[in-house]
Amino acid sequence: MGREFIDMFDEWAKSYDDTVTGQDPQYKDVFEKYHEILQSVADAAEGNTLEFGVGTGNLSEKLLAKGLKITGIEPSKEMREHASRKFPMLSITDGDFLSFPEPAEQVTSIVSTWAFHHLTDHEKDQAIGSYAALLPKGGKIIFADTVFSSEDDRDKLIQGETEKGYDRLVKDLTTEYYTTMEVLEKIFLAHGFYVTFKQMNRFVYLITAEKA
Ligand SMILES: C[S@@+](CC[C@H](N)C(=O)[O-])C[C@H]1O[C@@H](n2cnc3c(N)ncnc32)[C@H](O)[C@@H]1O
Repeated sequence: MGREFIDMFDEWAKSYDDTVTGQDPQYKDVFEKYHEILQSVADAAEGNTLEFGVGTGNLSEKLLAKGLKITGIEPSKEMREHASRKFPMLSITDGDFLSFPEPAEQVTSIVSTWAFHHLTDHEKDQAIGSYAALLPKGGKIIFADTVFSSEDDRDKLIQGETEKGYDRLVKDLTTEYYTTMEVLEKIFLAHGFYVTFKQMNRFVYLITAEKA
């Protein structure tokens, strides 16, 4: 479920770390302050941490540096192999936001960066519902991802990128399941979380949700 973009990530794995350091002009603003954003997510995580969409392992590295115990979940074989080569101490399992092995120990934080938009809004709701069942009271979900502040903001942003001729970015923004803050807020509230949003760059928000 939500795995329809995996072939693209298998192909992207080799050059992904070049993209996040701003070497693809179309994606430069999406990944602006990449390491600072990963660090904000790592700073907010506590205890046993479940990470979805590990990619090449850049967030995992910061979680490991903090001494957290991490279980990494990543559906792309190429991404898993790439991350394991970079960080052999990482444990990364095949799975996705909706389908993953039951954690052996109580999880207190669930984290993910630049990945939750691969789920439709209905799937996002299902995923947050399942995390509510996994986390204890006070447990946290900390995501960083592209979110639109409103439908109007979405239209203006896509229009602006279209005018720049950023065809690959526009295709991405219009075919993957980027959503609005209002939709995410409703989902988190419905599953018993308090949620806050902090804008980190022109595209990405830090989303911090705590189970009430
Ligand atoms: C843009 S990369 C982000 C990688 C990393 N988290 C980072 O911040 O650099 C998106 C990652 O999400 C993974 N992904 C795609 N669909 C997913 C799903 N349904 N569940 C979990 N991860 C998914 C991709 O394979 C890819 O590794």
